[in-house]
Amino acid sequence: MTSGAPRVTPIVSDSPGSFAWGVWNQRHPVLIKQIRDAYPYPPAAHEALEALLAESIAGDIQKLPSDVHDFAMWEQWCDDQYGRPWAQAPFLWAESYFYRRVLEAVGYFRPGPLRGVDTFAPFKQAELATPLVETELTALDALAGLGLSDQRHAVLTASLWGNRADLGFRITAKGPDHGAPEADLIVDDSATAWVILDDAPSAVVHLVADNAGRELLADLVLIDHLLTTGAAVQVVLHVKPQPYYVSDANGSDVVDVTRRIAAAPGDAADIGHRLWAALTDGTLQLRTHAFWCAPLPFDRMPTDLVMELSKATLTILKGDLNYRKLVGDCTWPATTPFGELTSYFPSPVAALRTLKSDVAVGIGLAELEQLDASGAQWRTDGTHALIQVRK
Ligand SMILES: O=P(O)(O)OC[C@@]1(O)O[C@H](CO)[C@@H](O)[C@@H]1O
Repeated sequence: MTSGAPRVTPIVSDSPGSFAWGVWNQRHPVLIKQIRDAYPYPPAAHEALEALLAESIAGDIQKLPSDVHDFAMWEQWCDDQYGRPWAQAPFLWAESYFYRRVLEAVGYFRPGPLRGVDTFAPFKQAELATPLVETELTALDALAGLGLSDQRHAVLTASLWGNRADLGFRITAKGPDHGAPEADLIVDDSATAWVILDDAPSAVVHLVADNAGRELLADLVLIDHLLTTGAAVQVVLHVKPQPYYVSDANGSDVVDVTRRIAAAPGDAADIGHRLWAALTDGTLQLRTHAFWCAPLPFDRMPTDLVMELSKATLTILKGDLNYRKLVGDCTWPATTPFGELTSYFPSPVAALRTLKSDVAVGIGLAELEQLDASGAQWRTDGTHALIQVRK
């Protein structure tokens, strides 16, 4: 290596007090308790969850049982991590594997009455039932009265800040989970995103979803806006194939949230019914892929997904984890150009992300110095956000 160049390494979790360390040592003990309380699991599941927690905090990474349906896939994805201490494995790899092991502990894929029952559904359902959802749905009545550029701003920023409502993050987050006065958009490339869409005669947008509940609600409103204004002729919505990172959206969440929007009074009902019709006629297509739960960055996307996304006029990636997978979960200097790190991505790409982990790139030096001097935990506390676009 040439002298003087900063050494960029994958983020790991072995440094007490670091954000990643806190996820294992502070967030996960609470999460495991919440999972144990969420369903009347049999004793073996409780024991397996506690054993997983202990292993992941102080032990070495054990393999999945060899009879699981995705064993071979994990052999391909394992990147030589089995047998290493969890804390020394890349944070990105270890967290995804942890969620797969949670599903194993509760028997999600095993024959039995709770087979296929979403481990995190009670949390997602509770969030959809909060009064905030009512308020957000009522606020949609004001949308139609706005001019196009104000509508665009409203739907895009709602989708962006909806990402604060992630339920894994809320376990240890201190601030409010909705529009906060201290909220700050560090980079706003949204104009570029609209130019990409306006310049395309028949734009097809792919949106890679993050969380269910209020974030997905805002994403669906954005999708309806794209379709009704003609900014896109088709939207493809990608969701996770299985429970993941607590509140990540899967197919049934899309149905639940669309129903919730359609059941609301006022303009929300029209949006909900339009979304339902779009899902039915294929204007809005719902897709999933095993790779969305892989412990790998997107530059290792399989060919079929590359082919699919290469047809997109624009791919919108939602949330913190998709951002980590997009740019690589590494100790990049925050001034590293976003376009440089995402040049491999098969289509123009827009990342809409509130900052909830250490990775940040594409930030101007002056802005960065100001943020660092503020003394705030701006990289991890969810108060700041990025809209970054690469044409
Ligand atoms: O992708 P999301 O839902 O925006 O965020 C996922 C997240 O809560 O999980 C990780 C820690 O567990 C962090 O990267 C991030 O805060």
